[in-house]
Amino acid sequence: MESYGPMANNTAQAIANIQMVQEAFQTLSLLMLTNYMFPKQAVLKDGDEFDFIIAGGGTAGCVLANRLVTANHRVLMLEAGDVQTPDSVLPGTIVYLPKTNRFWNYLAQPDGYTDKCHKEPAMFIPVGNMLGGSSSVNFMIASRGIEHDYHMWATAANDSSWQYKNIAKYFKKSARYVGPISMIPQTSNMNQANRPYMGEEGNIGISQDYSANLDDYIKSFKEMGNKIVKYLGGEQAKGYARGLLTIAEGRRQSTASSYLSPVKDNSNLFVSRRTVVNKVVFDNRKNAIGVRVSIDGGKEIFLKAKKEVIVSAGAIKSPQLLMLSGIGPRNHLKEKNITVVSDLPVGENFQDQQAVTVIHAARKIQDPGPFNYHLYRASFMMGFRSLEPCSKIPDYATYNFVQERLDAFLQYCGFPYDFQSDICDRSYRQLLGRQDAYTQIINLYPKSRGKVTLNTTNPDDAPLVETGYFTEEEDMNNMVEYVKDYLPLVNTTYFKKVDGRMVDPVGDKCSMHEYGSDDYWKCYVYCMASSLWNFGGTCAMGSVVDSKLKVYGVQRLRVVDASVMPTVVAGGNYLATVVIAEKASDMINAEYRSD
Ligand SMILES: Cc1cc2nc3c(=O)[nH]c(=O)nc-3n(C[C@H](O)[C@H](O)[C@H](O)COP(=O)(O)OP(=O)(O)OC[C@H]3O[C@@H](n4cnc5c(N)ncnc54)[C@H](O)[C@@H]3O)c2cc1C
Repeated sequence: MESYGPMANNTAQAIANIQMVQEAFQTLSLLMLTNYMFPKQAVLKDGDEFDFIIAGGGTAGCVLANRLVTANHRVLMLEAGDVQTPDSVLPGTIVYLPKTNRFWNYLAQPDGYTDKCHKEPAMFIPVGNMLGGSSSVNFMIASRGIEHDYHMWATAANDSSWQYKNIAKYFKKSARYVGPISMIPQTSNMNQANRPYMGEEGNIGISQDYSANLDDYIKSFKEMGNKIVKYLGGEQAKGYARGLLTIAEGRRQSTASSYLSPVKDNSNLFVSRRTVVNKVVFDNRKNAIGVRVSIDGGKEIFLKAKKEVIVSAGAIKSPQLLMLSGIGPRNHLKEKNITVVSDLPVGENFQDQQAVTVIHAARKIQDPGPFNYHLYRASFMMGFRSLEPCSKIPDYATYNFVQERLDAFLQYCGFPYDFQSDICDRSYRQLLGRQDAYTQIINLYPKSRGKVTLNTTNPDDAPLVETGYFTEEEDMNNMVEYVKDYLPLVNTTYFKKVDGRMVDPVGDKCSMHEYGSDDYWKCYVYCMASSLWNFGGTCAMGSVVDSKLKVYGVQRLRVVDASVMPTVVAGGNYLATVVIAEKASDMINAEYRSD
């Protein structure tokens, strides 16, 4: 069985099929099937007062809401989007979510190279727009970063409480291992004794991919000199492991379902959806005393926070909200006629990790079986590797997916990754009749930085995002070395057994360079690089907030989300953002006793 849904054998058809399914899901969402999982809509009026106001009901916001409400504070959480939709709950539907109202669908500023092989002139910047935020739409790869990442945070924040050894307890508290991902044909090597280090009771269920078709594939990486490990992350900084996914019982584990749902009936929790926070309001002593919000795109009201305002609008929208409130670089705010409350480098230090796609065509290992929306769409494993074998810190990661269904390949290639149709169609033709081993090679520690600035002073207008990708030449040179380091994979026993061959997606886009030369790979990297959507750094600890996440130069205002990461972490920001919110909740609950 080669396809699910209507057949597609080119990118245009695959995208048309996606749009058809999106329309069906859009209609389904009118039935409000998931509303029962979440708190009922709060009725707000001008001047209402709460202990804490959380601006943004995303990944971090839902964790904070749970922990502060459980400590008996009166909490209001304001979210621009609506409830988590049914299509976002099912792991198999991720490909249908982008470019719908489930996302803030931003385009970065043109960078001079994205238009070479992508449809848009600039990088697609998607961010979740519903309860759970990006945790409701992300790719569900469960990674916690490595010790080194938290050492860098502790150094930037000048506070050892951010060292990995001091925050590992929050990973345990937030995640629970549920075993092998259910409903897939599993390997004989499946071994429960290999369970990764996680708690038993944490809110977010995490499963591991034991697909049989990874059994031999993973051995290729051993042949390449890597250690095969049970899991990656924390003190386990290098090697290859079967993928961990934030999926349990066939459902996505967003913070909306795992943190917000359990407290939905608490009488001290108030949640207002379809509510945009326009501005944080300060008194004349620079205390944050509340927020101005627009409810349902209409009336603006003022809501008071007795204790604190917490901004959790994510790495793109938190800096926008702070700047609209007078917190940001003085010159930029003056340009926009905004009164400066605190002159801080808000929006600078924007980070993401670039991922370069490499595709191999291999003989099929197993029949994929019927498509199931409760499943992830590919078998998945990942690795952290350094060019210098003795180095304790990896240079690059690979996400390795195996897809037997070429329909799925066309959909991913042409839709979320946004590659031009000729790239996807050319690859598809080389993959026909075979399985697709799709790899993303990820520069874990890029030096390039971008920035988020205001376009206008209207909170509804998108901010400007300059990704800065490859502005540091070293990042391009390193990426070329990482790709070259990965290529000998085709010489491994497994790849020979399955007649694995590298697909040429770029064709004559790079044919002016000698195949295999550094210039050729540089051209390839520019063509096949995408965003990993792992945004962070725009309200970083040590420059915008202190180590308790309090904004410098004002009182009673914190930022709690991925924007406070001084540097983004290896493998994905989701669980690290949850840990930031868990630690922030502990700090807040220790500071304020509930009445
Ligand atoms: C498509 C995609 C795939 C990803 N895949 C992975 C992955 O597989 N593994 C991984 O570890 N990480 C992944 N990430 C990254 C990770 O999910 C995010 O970094 C993390 O969830 C961000 O959490 P946050 O709390 O900072 O922001 P978000 O979760 O984005 O929350 C911000 C919330 O604030 C709301 N908001 C914004 N502005 C306002 C306003 N003015 N008023 C009211 N509400 C507002 C938004 O609607 C949103 O709900 C992915 C991200 C994306 C976008």
